[in-house]
Amino acid sequence: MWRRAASLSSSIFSSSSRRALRDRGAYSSKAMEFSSAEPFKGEGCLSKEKNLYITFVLGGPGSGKGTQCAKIVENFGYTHLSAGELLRQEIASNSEDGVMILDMIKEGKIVPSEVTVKLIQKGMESCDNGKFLIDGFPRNEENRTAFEQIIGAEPNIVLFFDCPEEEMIKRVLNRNEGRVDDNIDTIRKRLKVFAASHYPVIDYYSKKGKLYKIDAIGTEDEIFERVRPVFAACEGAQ
Ligand SMILES: Nc1ncnc2c1ncn2[C@@H]1O[C@H](COP(=O)(O)OP(=O)(O)OP(=O)(O)O)[C@@H](O)[C@H]1O
Ligand SMILES: Nc1ccn([C@H]2C[C@H](O)[C@@H](COP(=O)(O)O)O2)c(=O)n1
Ligand SMILES: [Mg+2]
Repeated sequence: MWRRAASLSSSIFSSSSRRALRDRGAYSSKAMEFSSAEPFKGEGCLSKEKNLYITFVLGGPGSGKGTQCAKIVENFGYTHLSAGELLRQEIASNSEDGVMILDMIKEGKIVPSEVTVKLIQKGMESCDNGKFLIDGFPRNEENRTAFEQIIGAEPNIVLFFDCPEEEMIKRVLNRNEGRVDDNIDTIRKRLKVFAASHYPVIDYYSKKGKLYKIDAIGTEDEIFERVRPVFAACEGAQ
């Protein structure tokens, strides 16, 4: 189990980095205050006393989370843990929870938080790199509080890819990866669940000054140029 950060009061961003980001409009005015993001020491990967930097990556289905995470990994060396992908691997491994998870995913519902957080925990513990992108999580307040309770940590920063529904539907229907939930009926259910549950999470991190809202319309490269300064500022400050 990880210890909580002893202190979350000092910013990992220098004031010049903050100014640069603000000037480039990488985040909304509501989310403009920078947060504290001091790394904390873990236990597990923890016994190695490593610093952890946790980024939650939020956005609706098809908003481009996975696509942008791949670019962040490539450019900044983070470890990508997609909650949805961990759940799909659990289905594929025929585990005890596999059938329940498959039923919930087909219905566009959120899997009980304890199941998802335990998978994320396993992913974090099996990794030498302490810089994590946790994609598609937390989907709701229950997810958020379960992570805090089980992992004993908070994210340093939170990215939110803001994308209109019609664009998300178009992208998901064109994705063609054979996912059981990439059909119009399930997409509509996922969008409903997203609309009903994401706002409290976004609002929570916005109030804590941890939220970076990214306009998710444009080419993949254009969007990455909005994401890049957030991570470049982190790197500069480490
Ligand atoms: N900026 C973009 N413009 C057009 N298509 C995009 C863009 N970004 C990603 N895509 C495509 O849209 C589809 C959905 O993207 P991606 O899988 O990254 O979304 P996601 O947010 O991870 O979705 P989910 O929550 O369903 O996993 C993919 O086929 C991807 O190639
Ligand atoms: N925190 C999460 C993340 C994902 N799921 C389930 C429900 C989603 O529709 C599905 C696919 O996730 P995606 O790959 O789109 O991020 O996985 C969940 O229950 N809880
Ligand atoms: Mg994805």
